[in-house]
Amino acid sequence: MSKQPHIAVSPQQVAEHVIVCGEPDRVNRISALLEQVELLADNREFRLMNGLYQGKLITVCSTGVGAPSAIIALEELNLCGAKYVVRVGSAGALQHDIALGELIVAEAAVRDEGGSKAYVASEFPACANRHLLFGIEAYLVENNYPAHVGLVRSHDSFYRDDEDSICQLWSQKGVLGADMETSALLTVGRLRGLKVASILNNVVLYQQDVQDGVNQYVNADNVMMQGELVASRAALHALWLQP
Ligand SMILES: O=P(O)(O)O[C@H]1O[C@H](CO)[C@@H](O)[C@H]1O
Ligand SMILES: O=c1cc[nH]c(=O)[nH]1
Repeated sequence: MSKQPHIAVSPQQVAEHVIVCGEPDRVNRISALLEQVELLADNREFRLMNGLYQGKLITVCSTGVGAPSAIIALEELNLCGAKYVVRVGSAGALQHDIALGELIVAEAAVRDEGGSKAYVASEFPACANRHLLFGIEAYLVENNYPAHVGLVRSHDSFYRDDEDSICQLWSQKGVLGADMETSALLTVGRLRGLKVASILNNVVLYQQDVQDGVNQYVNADNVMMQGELVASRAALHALWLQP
């Protein structure tokens, strides 16, 4: 099979074990934890690198912002032979007790984005793979990093006029945080037979201005960079445990 049109790699280049993230530069930071790193492609929002983690080949791929481009990446990674996919993302908290740089592990996600609904009605659940979840939690417990484990919500815009009331609603239902890709990856991944999980680094306090939060993260605020590093290590460990 020839090169995929968006991720710009061919099947022989992609590992069965994959980390995805929104931001292309995060691919470089995650790949810094790998050995023998190779840049595979850098096309649109999709940057892909390969490297070894304790001897296991890992592909790291950025997916851009939002469900549509994340789904394109996931579909093309699947066509290239990916089997296990962990998202290392960022999120905004929906609970007051989640500090900046603390991690949210998604057991399941509210499907408030349009991408996955193009595949299947929203009654279909968006659940993480339990083996990957086990691996993520095992790493965090062993290394003494407390995390918030539960529900997240994925959405298509945080600039809506009714954003505050939407966040309040899901917060009251116990949802921990919001991102834009987790539910699409869990849903489409499940439909395609992929094993998928998502671990999110909190970059916006609940009821903080989203622009301020994301800007601080972009400006490499230490606490949030530490959260990203721990999330990356937990994802690598979970992938490494899989066959
Ligand atoms: O940091 P990433 O992985 O891109 O995740 C979050 O950040 C972006 C919004 O700022 C969205 O993609 C959202 O899901
Ligand atoms: O509040 C936030 C921050 C990052 N990403 C989101 O989707 N929401």
